[in-house]
Amino acid sequence: MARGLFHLCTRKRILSKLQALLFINHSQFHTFQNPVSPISTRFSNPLLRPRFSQSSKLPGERFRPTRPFSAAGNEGGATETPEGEFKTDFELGDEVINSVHGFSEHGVVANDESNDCNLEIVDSAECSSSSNNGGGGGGGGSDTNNELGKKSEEFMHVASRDPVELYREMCSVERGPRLDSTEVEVLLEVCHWFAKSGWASNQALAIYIGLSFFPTAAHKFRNFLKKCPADVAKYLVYLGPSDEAVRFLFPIFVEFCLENFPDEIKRFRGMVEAADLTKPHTWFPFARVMKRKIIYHCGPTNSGKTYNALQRFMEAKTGIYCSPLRLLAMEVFDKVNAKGIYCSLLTGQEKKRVPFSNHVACTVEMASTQELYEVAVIDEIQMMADSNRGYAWTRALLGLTADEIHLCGDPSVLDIVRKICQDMGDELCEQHYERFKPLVVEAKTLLGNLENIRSGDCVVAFSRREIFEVKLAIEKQTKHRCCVIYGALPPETRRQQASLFNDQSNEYDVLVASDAVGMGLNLNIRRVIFNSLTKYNGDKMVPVPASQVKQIAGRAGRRGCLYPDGLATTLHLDDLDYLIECLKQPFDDVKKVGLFPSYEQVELFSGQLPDLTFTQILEKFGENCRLDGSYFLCQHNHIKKIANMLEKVQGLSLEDRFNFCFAPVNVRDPKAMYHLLRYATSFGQKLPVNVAMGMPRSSARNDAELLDLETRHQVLSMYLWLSNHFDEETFPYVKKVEAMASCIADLLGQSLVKANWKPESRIKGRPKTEKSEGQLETRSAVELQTEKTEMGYSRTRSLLKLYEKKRHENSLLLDHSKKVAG
Ligand SMILES: Nc1ncnc2c1ncn2[C@@H]1O[C@H](COP(=O)(O)OP(=O)(O)OP(=O)(O)O)[C@@H](O)[C@H]1O
Repeated sequence: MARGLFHLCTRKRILSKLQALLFINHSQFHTFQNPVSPISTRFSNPLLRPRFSQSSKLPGERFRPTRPFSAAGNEGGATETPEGEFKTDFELGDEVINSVHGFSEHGVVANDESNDCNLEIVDSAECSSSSNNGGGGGGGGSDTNNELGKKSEEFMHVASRDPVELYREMCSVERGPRLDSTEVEVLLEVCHWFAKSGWASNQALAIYIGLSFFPTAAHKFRNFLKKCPADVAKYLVYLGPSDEAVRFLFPIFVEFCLENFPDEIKRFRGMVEAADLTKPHTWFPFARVMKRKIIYHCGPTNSGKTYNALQRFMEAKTGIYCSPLRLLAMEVFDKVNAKGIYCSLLTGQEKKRVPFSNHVACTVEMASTQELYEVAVIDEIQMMADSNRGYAWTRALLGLTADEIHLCGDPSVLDIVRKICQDMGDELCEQHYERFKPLVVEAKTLLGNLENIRSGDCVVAFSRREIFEVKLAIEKQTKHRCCVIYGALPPETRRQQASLFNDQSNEYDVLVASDAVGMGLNLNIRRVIFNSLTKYNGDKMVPVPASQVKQIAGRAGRRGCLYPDGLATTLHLDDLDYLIECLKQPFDDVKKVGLFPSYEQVELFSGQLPDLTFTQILEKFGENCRLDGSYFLCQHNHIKKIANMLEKVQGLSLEDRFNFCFAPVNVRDPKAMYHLLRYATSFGQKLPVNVAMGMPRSSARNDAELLDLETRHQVLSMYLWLSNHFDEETFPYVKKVEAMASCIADLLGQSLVKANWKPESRIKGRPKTEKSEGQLETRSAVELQTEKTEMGYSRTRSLLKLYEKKRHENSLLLDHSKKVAG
């Protein structure tokens, strides 16, 4: 036996072959998006459990040779695999279960046309001795351990055989083994077990047998096994449907697949390699050959991070400022030019080239990784972790070709930036900041009474509807007039509202805003008041994340503005504890940042799947892409929705489709989607793309008209974006569209100044939708969870009650009487 083990361990040929096939490649599969749980020796089938659990205690078991695949070191035995995880071994589902049906329960090979009948039924009496052990892994209750030990030794010669030789031998066998009905039944179960094994399907990835092809391969392998030599069959019966059996069969399965499925393997290999998003730092060779210095300006809001980074930007001979918003890019563009430094503006919608400029303020998606700069600034670097747009920050960090790169943001991504800098071989300097003045929580709140609003207050609400209700209520109850800022407004209108609010000489001294206020605008806010602290996430009402609460509250009291001491509070007392909790919470420690493939990567991938539509390609890419542990694939549902809509449009190349899918459109707004479809159709027909949209004559007189203006502006903005991403000749009306967009932005501004109407639903008869920084609001869902307040408008409540309960349970005693430093 010892000789046998020694023999096994020294079979370098097998080991090296398997290593080459499996382990080297296998390491690449660890981070598949939907990893299959490792093999486990737990049995989920309660009928099998008692029968085979004994076998795992056999004295002979410890002598069973371990196949090179088995341990992979990390298998760790079943005991470490939680029951819940194990279920994923069965993810292959019915397809597998149905596919394994060739062996008959009665020992007769089922009528499977694809296979010869190679199994024979023998008289069960003839085999009674073997059937006693059969299917039980030697379990049969009356066996002694000694007998079982002997049995396992009896099979050593099979267990320790070279799988390659064994496979060859199996190929040459003409007749299947003689088995009795019980043995056939057990063998069937073994095949079934193999086909269901998550471990085997996961390991098979290493030889480029995809998860979707594995059941077919396992099915064919099952048929192949019918011709296995008698001793192999007996050994499998002895092992029963167990992980040992899977590990024994797997190397034979590898040989079988390599010989029988070369085309499938080649195709899947090509697909996997094309969807390889591991090591993204290697995508930017120009940046890699530079010795870049990364400076992380790390701190909370209003601590001077951007100010210091911009100082370096302006001092440099050439520079690029990458902004999270068009609005902020415009602010920097204005500020820098005002200081006499020529700076251009580049966003998806506008290109303002200032003659002789060596500086550019752009949105982060537009940042060039080809141009050389002395200084680059990437603002709000924590947005790398954003589930939708994170890839743009990651790309900028990895790919900008600048000697010095200044990152401004909170500490949440500091650790991961350290790791990425190490991977990139760049030097990282950290500069830590504190808020100029601490943010103070006003503990008495507004006690639900909007009459307590003061000049310089900013009321934050998380839906368009709430914003207008609050505005209406404030203007009705008090002498204050309100400006409004929310995501669906064009940047020009938001800036106009911000200056109206900042200007002390008018009566507009209160701001009502959505989370859009959290970034980019310099505002004279004395106190931030949260109207509520829950928001709709597209599915249900959820508490506003602490990081967002911090960011928004931090807008109060900025250095150099009228109110340097910032205050934050809530409208209602019952929200206060949550606010304090959020402000006290340390910043998250982000573990992964976003990635998305470039067009070239998608194109390469699509080459492997020539018959698929673009939507299917995107889906397949998502399923098969590989990422390493520091990255996630950004959400792309909105991209898929557009791809789906454009599926039938003729005349679009893959690249056209890819570009159209990134157009800024609210996918829930049918009007906007209709225009996108129209633009794409004209483009596909090589016709000049027409705006085909009339201009409203006056500002809005009610909310429906205001919504209409917002949509029109979004459609025009989409036209401008497309004109910048496609051939300008196909979008010949840019000048006209710019003029229309600017006119609508003005009309929106005028409308907001006099807006004193109740908000309406965006889509009649359907849930109300509203675009607020990427989030969409559904009226019905909100209304389900709102209640009328004494002020006559609705606010979300139910979750807050939950929080009250939670707080009570946690005995979180907070002193409401004193102000708490945030
Ligand atoms: N050294 C300074 N001298 C004069 N003003 C400064 C200085 N540092 C910062 N400020 C001003 O303080 C305000 C906040 O600074 P800054 O925008 O740089 O903060 P931040 O930490 O980047 O905050 P946020 O993340 O909210 O943008 C700005 O109006 C800025 O002009």
